[in-house]
Formats: sequence, C-alpha cells, structure tokens
Amino acid sequence: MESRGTQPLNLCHVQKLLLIINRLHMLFHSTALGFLFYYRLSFFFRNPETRETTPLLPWLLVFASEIILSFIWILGQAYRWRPVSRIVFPERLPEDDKLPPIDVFICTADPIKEPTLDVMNTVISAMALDYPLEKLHVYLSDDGGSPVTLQGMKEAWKFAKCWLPFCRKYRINSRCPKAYFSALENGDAVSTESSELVVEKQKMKERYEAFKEDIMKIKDSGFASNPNTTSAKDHPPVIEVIEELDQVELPLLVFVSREKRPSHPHHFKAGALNVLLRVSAVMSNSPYILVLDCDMFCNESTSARQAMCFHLDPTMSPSLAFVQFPQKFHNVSKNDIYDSQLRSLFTLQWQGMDGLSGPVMSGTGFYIKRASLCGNNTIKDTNLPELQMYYGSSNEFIKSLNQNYTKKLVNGGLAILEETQLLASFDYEIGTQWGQEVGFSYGSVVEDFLTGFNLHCKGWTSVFCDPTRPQFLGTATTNLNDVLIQGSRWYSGLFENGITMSCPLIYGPLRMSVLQSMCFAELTYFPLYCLPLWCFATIPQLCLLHGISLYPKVSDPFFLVFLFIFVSAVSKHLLEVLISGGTIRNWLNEQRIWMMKSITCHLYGCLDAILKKIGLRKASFLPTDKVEDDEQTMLYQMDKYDFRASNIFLVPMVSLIIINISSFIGGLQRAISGGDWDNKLFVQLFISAYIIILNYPIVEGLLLRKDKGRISPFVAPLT
Ligand SMILES: O=c1ccn([C@@H]2O[C@H](COP(=O)(O)OP(=O)(O)O[C@H]3O[C@H](CO)[C@@H](O)[C@H](O)[C@H]3O)[C@@H](O)[C@H]2O)c(=O)[nH]1
Ligand SMILES: [Mn+2]
Repeated sequence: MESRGTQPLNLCHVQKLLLIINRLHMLFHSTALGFLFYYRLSFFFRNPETRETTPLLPWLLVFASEIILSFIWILGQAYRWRPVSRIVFPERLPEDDKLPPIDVFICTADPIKEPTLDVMNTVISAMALDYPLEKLHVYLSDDGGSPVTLQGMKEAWKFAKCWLPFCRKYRINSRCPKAYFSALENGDAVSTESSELVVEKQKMKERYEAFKEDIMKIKDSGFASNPNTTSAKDHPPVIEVIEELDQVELPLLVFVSREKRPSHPHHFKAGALNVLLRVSAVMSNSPYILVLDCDMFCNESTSARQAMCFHLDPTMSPSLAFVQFPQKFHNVSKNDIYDSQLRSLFTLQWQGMDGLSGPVMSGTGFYIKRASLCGNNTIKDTNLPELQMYYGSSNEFIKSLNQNYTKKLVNGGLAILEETQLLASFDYEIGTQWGQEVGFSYGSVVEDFLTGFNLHCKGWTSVFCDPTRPQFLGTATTNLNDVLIQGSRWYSGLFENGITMSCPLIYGPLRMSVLQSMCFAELTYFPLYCLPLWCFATIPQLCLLHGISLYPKVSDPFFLVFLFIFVSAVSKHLLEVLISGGTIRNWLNEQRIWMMKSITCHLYGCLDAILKKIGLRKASFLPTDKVEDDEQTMLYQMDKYDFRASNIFLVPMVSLIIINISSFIGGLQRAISGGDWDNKLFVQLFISAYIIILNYPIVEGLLLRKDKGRISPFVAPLT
C-alpha cells in the first residue's frame, strides 16, 4: 500500500467546543464559590449578637463540607481542561512480518466465582486475535491453583484448533465463541451469508456445545475429587505449556499457577502479573503485553493492531508506556441503575487525562511496553551481583532484559520450564526490587492505579483509545451488594494512595504536570465525598427540626450564590451525561448511586485505608462474583434495586432517609405555622426534599415493594 510508512498512524483531535464550555463553566462556578467562601468567612466578623442565634458547630461542619466539596471539584477540573479524542489507521501499519510479538496475560483467581467456561472464552478470544499466529503468546495465571482450570485450558486448546481457522477463513470479527453464538441466537446473523458458511457455523456451534459439556464434566469431577494437595492459598508452582504432538499452528498457550504459601504475602493481582512477566520473559519475551481480567474477552479482533498504531508511531513511541482501552461491559442495562459502567471514568475523565499525559492504567484492556516495567535503564550496565539484587537470582531472566534475547523454548524446552519454576516460586522476590522499581507495583489493592501513577512519575506517558466498537467486554457488577463491596475495595485502595508521602499532590507536581497530578489526586481523594455527604444528609436536617438556619434567607442576595452553585453543578453533570450518550434517567441514577456510595462504601473505604495505615487491618482483595444469577439480573434489567445487601450498607441508607423524611415534615409544619415564606429555612427544606425525591427507590423498597429485592422489614428497627 502506498500510504504505508508515510502517513501518520494516528491522529489526536482536541474537542474544542467542549473545551470552551468547560473553561467558561470553571470561570463562573469558581467565581460563585468565591462568593460562598466570602459569605461563610464574613460570618466570623459579624456582630456577635446576630451570631449567637446560630450555634457554631453545625455551621462549621457545613462550612467544612463545602470546603471539601470545592477541593474535589477543583481537582476534577483538570480532566476538563483539555479533552481529546483519537483515531487510528491500522491499514497503514507495516506488513505482518514487521509487526512486533505480543504476550497476552490473563488473570483468574477463583474457579467458583469466575466460571471456568467464561475464563476459557476469554482465553480463546485472545488466541483468536487478528495478529500473526507465531507472534501471539497467551499466558493464563490461576491464583486458585485449580486443576480444573488447567484441564479446561487443554479443552480450550482443542476447541481453538478448529475455531481459529474458522474465524480467519470467514473473517469473523467477534471471536469470543460464547458472545458469537449468543449473538447468533439473538438473530444478529447476516442474511447474505454463503450456504457454506451457514453449514460451517452449525458445525462450529455443535463443537462449542461439546466443548461446554467437556468443561462441565471437568468441573464436576474436579470439585468432587477436591485434591487436598492444592488449596487456593497453599500450592506449589505449576507451569505447563499446552500443546499436542500434531503440529497445528496456534499461538503459544501457557498455564501458570504461581507458588503460594500462607506465610507469605502474595500481593494479589499485581503479584500474579509479576510472575507472568518473569515467566513470559524466558519463554517468549515479547516487547508488548496485553493484560486482561479473566472476564474481559476480546470483542473486536483488531485491537492489537489499533494499539500498534501508537506503539509503532515513532513520534510517540519512545515515551509511551501503554495504550488503554476503556472497560466496557456486556451486561449493563440501558438505565444502568448502579452506574456499573462507570461512565464518567471511561469517557470524560480518561479523555481529559489523554489530553494531558495520558489516562490511568485501568487494570485490564491495555497494551503495555515490557521495557516500561523493567525498571531503571542504567541498572542494566552494572555487574551481575547487583543485577541479581535488583531482579532476583535468575540469570536467564536477566539475560532476557537484553532486547535481542529470543525464546529457547523449542530447543531447551525442559531447561526453560525448570527456570520458570524458580521464577514462579513464592520466595523469588524476597530482597529484590519486584513490586517497587520493577513490574507492577505492590502496596495498594488498586495495583493498576499505582502502577500507572508510578510510570507517569518516571516520565512515561499513556494513550486512551476508544473506538466506537468496544474492543473488550467484561462482566460488570450488577447488584447493590457487589457494587458496594467492590467500591469499598477500590476506594480503600485509592484513598490509601492519597494518605502517603508519595501521594499525587506532593509527589506528582515535581515529576509531571500539575494538571496531571490533580487528576491522579482527584481519584485518591474522591472517597472523601463521604464526609460532606454524611454531613449534608444530617446537619441541615437536625437544624431544620430545631429551627436553626444555616443558609441565607430567600431574599438575601447570597441566596442566589447558593442557588447558582447548585444549578451549575447539577446542569454541568447533566450536560456531561448527555454528551457521552447518556439520558436524563442515567443522570438521575448517577446522582443517586453517588449518594448511596458516598455514605457507604466511600466511608468504609476511607476507614479501611486508615486502619491499614495504622496497622490494624490487613489488605484483602475479594474478587467480584462473575456468575450470572438470573433473578438478580432480572431485577437489574427491570431497574429495580436489589436491596438484599449487607446491613452495613442498608442501615446508613435507611436511617438517613428516615431522618430526612421526618425533618422535612417537621420543617414544613414550622414553615406553614410560622407563615413566613421569606424563609430562612428554605434551603434546608429543599435539601431534604431533594434527597428524598432522588432516593425514592429506598422509600419504595422500604414501604411498597413486596418482591425479594425489597428492604427487609428487619432493617428499619435497626436504624
Ligand atoms: O489475588 C488475586 C485477586 C484477583 N485476581 C484477578 O484480578 C482480576 C480483577 O479482579 P475482579 O474481581 O474482577 O475485580 P474488579 O474490581 O472487577 O477489578 C477492577 O479493579 C481491579 C483493582 O482493584 C483491577 O485489577 C481490575 O483490572 C479492574 O477491572 C480478576 O481477573 C481476578 O481473577 C488475581 O489474579 N489474584
Ligand atoms: Mn472485574
């Protein structure tokens, strides 16, 4: 093709209109905040007699909340400073023989919460990526150390032997078998297909059904026999290359289960990824790596080529660490009552960071340059003992750091397998720089955030690539309990990064732009929403019941300041939802779930992080449940909250709603009997009403619903 090598592989486009709207909004909103602060501060200089009518404590609490909200708001403006979007031209990439090899890392941890069949679908979709076969190597890490997973992989390999040629021959785009066949059932088939394809498809479908059954059989026998020699927390390293004697051409497929011992920290997913990093280094050592969660299948087969449009762009490549695709999910409903899709994160926020020096690493769906994870470049010039201090004792691994190293799997297969046993042993990392300078970072359960932040601190950049067709699709949490448990883990992880000396606000600005550090900081301090939201859900209401005013009267000019700030914040959010393709319903749901999360999992996340910091709690990573529960899915699809959640989540929600209802009624009585419509309590009355209206589903769940997902009547007396 003539265009190859001459035209750019990608284009970056600044979203000008959005940029102007954002900056104007910043100007007006921050001016209004300035007036608000003036109003609050001037209170202290007011004549002491008028001041005495207002007790100081509630007033200070409300003011403190306003300060925290403004602080998070200011940090959040960094995302809105320079939003960009990008397009890629994969057709301009060099010929296949000039493309660099890729290793794919997939992590799984628990064969019950993460059904083996789904994990295998992810594996197969990765093997089937549209990329030269001999340049693709797929590694699956099983932290559960389950023989079921290993057996499952052998079946997956057999199925892939016919699935891959089928996809390539008919240029199938959706190469995850489960997704492909369920789309067929839903009638997405093209009518212009050749009769040959129709026949082949039917054959493939039968093969898939057989494959499914084989997995079921393995599962039944696997769980029944339950070999006591391995348990999820205590097992030896197992590394196995899946292959067969008949030489069919398939990507390399490797099963890795690192050694785990209860006496030793294993650092959750980051630990698993680091083992894969080492094992793959001595087997295939590809310069680029795709990281996937076990539920995140490849929905579009060309993602690797799209990512290469950045990695092979000579103007970006030297500093580019990773290309991040958004997390998208196959199971979110239209109204998405829990905001399971994390809309704001994967649209506005990552686009905004992309216009600075790049998005946060998001755990899954990114193509990363191996060299960016291999530590300080200058260390490579030192002597062997020092290298061993840094990278651990494996000479084979140290040799792999040399770019020209090629895999010796074919000739020295056995020797290499022995080496991988060492690399996957539980004590390999002791005394080395793994998890610090080398590999994925330890020290936070949001290893993705921390690793990305550390890379940016070292001067690496990243890119956000969001083509219209989702490149990867995962399973989102779609019930209240799981959403809040997952949230507690994330916010604890994020907040713990905000309360260390290396937090983005202190450590960042010296190493990256101030705006970029603000974005990282916004994420770490986001859980602080729990303080203002708890405060606004209680203090104005209790004061309302006692007739204490905390806000200006309706006729006071400062009332307009508060009104403006409210309208401006709410309408800006609405605008952002609409721009990213959402609806008013989505906006409403996002406001509500933000409130629900703030008073529950933001709070628990912060507490957990603080307890960890002072050594009273240990880090834990509870993987989310990826098993589909029909009843629960049905509630979610019908936009009904599933209140079968833990009491630690329900009790705060129910008690706050009760406080708001009672204070609203009490306040209204006061207003009517007082007959004073220039009401100094109007704002407080409004806050209660807003909270009740927005959280009406809680009221409904408490009083009206009769189905299983209602709030159990036993919760109310607890509050
Ligand atoms: O000890 C562990 C725990 C988890 N995992 C794997 O990590 C992945 C993510 O776990 P999941 O339960 O799906 O957590 P989520 O909250 O859905 O994950 C989000 O948040 C994580 C950080 O908290 C990121 O690592 C993920 O990429 C991101 O999708 C899964 O494939 C797990 O199998 C392990 O390999 N080892
Ligand atoms: Mn997940």
